[in-house]
Amino acid sequence: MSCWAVIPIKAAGDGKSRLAGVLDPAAREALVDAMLAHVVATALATPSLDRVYLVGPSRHGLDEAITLLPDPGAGLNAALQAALARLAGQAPDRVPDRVVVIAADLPHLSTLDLDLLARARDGAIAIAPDRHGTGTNALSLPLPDAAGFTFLFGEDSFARHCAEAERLGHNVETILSRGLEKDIDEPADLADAGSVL
Ligand SMILES: Nc1nc2c(ncn2[C@@H]2O[C@H](COP(=O)(O)OP(=O)(O)OP(=O)(O)O)[C@@H](O)[C@H]2O)c(=O)[nH]1
Ligand SMILES: O=C(O)[C@H](O)COP(=O)(O)O
Repeated sequence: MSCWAVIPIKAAGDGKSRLAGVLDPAAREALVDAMLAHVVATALATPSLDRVYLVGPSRHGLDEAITLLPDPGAGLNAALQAALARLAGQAPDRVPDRVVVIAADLPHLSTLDLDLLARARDGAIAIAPDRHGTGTNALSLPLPDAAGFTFLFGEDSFARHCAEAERLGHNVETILSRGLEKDIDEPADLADAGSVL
């Protein structure tokens, strides 16, 4: 069983724009980098994840050992679609059994959370909602069967990702955990960011 992680990250300076009213650009970038470093380190420390990829325009100073997959520059869904096509489109013996997509803004993420995603039930698409139950903070896609999954980040993405999984004929496994729910989007969420700062 092989499982690869894919972590999308915006260009330096572009992330967390919804926090612009409460954090200056340097503080926002420091927060983005600290959360990314935490998510990458957690993925690297998860035994059930064999490889860790970043998807974005730059590696934010992270080690070159982490492969950067290109971002076409047309938003999160297009960036993830390109990454999935690339990983699922390799020679059949090189395609992993699962790809796990993880948001880079999860300061409480643990290796146990990532293990739940990597070890999702056979054939199921696992989806981790945000604290409101409306957004999506992580997805686990079985390959090659879910290679045609369409990413639908944006409003109501949790419900839309569940519908997309069902459209493809997969069971949905909902993963609920503090580490996967607590992304940092709005000023009110900052109370949950202290652990990485
Ligand atoms: N590569 C890539 N990553 C993205 C893109 N848009 C969002 N992301 C990443 O996707 C994850 C979830 O995004 P959001 O929670 O919306 O974070 P954000 O875009 O930094 O926040 P806002 O600017 O406030 O919307 C974060 O890890 C972002 O860096 C994109 O166009 N390309
Ligand atoms: O689809 C979503 O969940 C959001 O558009 C992107 O994630 P966010 O909740 O981290 O902004």
